[in-house]
Amino acid sequence: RRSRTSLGFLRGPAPSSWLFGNELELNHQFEVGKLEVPWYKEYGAAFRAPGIFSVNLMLNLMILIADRHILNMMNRNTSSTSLIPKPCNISSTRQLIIIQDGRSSEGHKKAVWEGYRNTHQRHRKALNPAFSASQLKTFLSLFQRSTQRLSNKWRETIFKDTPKGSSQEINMTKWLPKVTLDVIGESAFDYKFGALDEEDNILASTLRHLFDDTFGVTKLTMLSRTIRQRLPYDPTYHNPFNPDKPVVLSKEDKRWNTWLETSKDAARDILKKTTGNDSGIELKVNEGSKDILSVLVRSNMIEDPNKRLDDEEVLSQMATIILAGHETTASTTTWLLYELARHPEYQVKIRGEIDEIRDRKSEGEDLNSNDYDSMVYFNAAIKETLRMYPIVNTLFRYSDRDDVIPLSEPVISAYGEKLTEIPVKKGQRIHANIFIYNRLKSVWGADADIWNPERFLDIKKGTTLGVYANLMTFSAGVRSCIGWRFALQELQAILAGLLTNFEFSVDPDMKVFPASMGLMQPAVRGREAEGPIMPLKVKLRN
Ligand code: HEM
Repeated sequence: RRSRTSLGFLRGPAPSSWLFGNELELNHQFEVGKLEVPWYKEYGAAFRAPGIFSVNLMLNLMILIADRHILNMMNRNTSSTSLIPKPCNISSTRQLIIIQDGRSSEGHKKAVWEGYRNTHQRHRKALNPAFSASQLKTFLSLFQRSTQRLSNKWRETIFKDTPKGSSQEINMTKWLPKVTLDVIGESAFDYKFGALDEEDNILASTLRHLFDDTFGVTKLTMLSRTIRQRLPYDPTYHNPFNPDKPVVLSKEDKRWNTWLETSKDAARDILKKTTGNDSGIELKVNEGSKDILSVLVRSNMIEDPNKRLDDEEVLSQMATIILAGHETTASTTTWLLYELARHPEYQVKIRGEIDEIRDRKSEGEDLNSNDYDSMVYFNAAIKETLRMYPIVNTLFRYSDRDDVIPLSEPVISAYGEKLTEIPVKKGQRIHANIFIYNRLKSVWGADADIWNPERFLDIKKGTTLGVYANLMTFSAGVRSCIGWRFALQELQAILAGLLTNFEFSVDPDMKVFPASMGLMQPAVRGREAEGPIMPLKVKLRN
C-alpha cells in the first residue's frame, strides 16, 4: 500500500474560495444535499473537500463519506473505533449536544481526547438506566395523555367554529414541539413547561431562536471558530483572566451561552422544587426510581470520582436532554405526518390497524407498547420516515489515530485506481452523510428517493447497522442516540393518537424541501424566510 500523507489521492470538488475552500458554501447550503448530492454522483460515496485554510495551509481537509463500512466503524465500541466526535467540534459551545459543557469541573482537560472519552463513558453509564426499555414503558400513558391534550386543544380552538367536514390549515412545526417539550419536562424531570397551554416560557422562546444563524454563518464567525478549534482551550469557556466570565466572541456564542444559562436556571429550578434547596443537589431520591432526574441526582451523590457527576455536569445533562429530547422527535413526527398527508392510502391502512386493536380493547383502555409494535404498516411508515428524513443529516467525526477506512463500494482515485480503503491520519475530519446514505440506490433500491413503507415489510429481522431498523438515523455504537427508544415510543403514541382523531392532507402545489436549520427541518419554497414550517390541512374525524 502506498504511504499517503495528504488526501491528494482522493477526488473531490475544486475549492470555491481560496481561504474557505468549500466549507463556507457547505455551511450556507440551505437545502440539505443540494451541493453534496451532485458531488456524490460524480465522485462516489467517498471523496474529499477542502475546508477553511485547506488550500493555503493544507489544514482541515474533509472527507465526505456515505459508505456502509464507515458507518459500521461507528457501530463499534469506544476502544476499537478510531472515529470519535472531536471535543471542539465546529463550535465548542455545541459540546453541550455531545453530552457535556466545557465549563464543568474537569475544565480544559476535556480537550484531551482520552479524557473526553472517559468523561463520555462516565456520563453514559450514569444515564443508561433511565433509558432502558422497561423504564420507558412507564412513560407511555404520559405520551398518550399529551397527544390527547393536543387533540383537545385543536378541537377547542382551531375547530371551534369549523363546519363539520371542513378542514383547517395547521402548522405542525408550531404545535408538535410544544407537545414534545411538555413530554420531556414531565417524563424526565417531573416538571411542567406548560408549552401547550401557551404559558410564557423563556426556555421555549430561547430554544426557538437557538439555531437562527448556526448555518449561513458570517465569514468572521467561521474564521474565529476554526482558530478557536486549534487553541489549546477555548476562550468561550476558559477566560485566562476571569474564569467566571467567558469571552463572548460572536452572536452565536452569545445565544448559546444564553441558552446554557437559561436551561441551567430551569434545571436549578427543577432541582429546587424537587429537593427543597437551591444550594446544591442534595436529594433523598427514592432508591429504586430510575427516572432521568433521579439517576442524575444519585450519580451526583456517589463518592467515587470515576462514577460521580458533579453539580455542573448534572445541570449540563439536564439542559442536553431538554434540547436533544424534544425538537428531534417533533421534527421527525412533522415529516411523518407530511408523508402521510401525501399518501392518504397509508392513513387508511394504518387507521385500519389501529381500529382493529381498539375493537378488541375494553372501554377506556388505550393501546400498549406491544400493540404499537405489532402494527405492520404503522411501523413501516415510521421506519421509512426515519430513512428519508434523518433529522441529524451529517455526523461529524475525527480520527483519533492513524487508521485505514475500508470501503464497501470502491471509488476511483485521482490517479484512476480503484480504491477499496482510505488511509487516514490522526485528526482527519470525516463527515458521515446519513442523508445521502439513506437514499443510496445501491442500498435501498431504484426507488430510494421515494417514500415507500413497503420496502420495510420484506426486510429480514436483525439489525446490522445502527440501533434501529438498520438505519443510522439514531447513529450507532457508543455515541448513538441514548433516547432512541423514548423517541420511537413517543412517535408511536403521537401518530396513533392523531390519526384516530384527524385526517391529514396537503396542498399539492406547496413545494416542501428539507432545510438545514439546526436539524433537518421542513421549509417551503417561496416562504423560506418563515423558517421551519409545515402547514397541513387537517380535518376532524367524527
Ligand atoms: C426522532 C428523534 C431523535 C433522533 C433522530 C435522534 C438522533 C440522534 C443522533 C443522530 C445522535 C448522535 C449524534 C452524533 O453522534 O453526533 C443523538 C444523540 C443523542 N440523543 Fe438523540 N435523537 C432523537 C431523540 C432523542 C430523545 C427523545 C432524547 C432524550 C430523551 C435524545 C437524547 C440524545 C442524547 C443525550 C444524545 C447524545 C448521546 C451521546 O453522545 O452519548 N435523543 N440523537
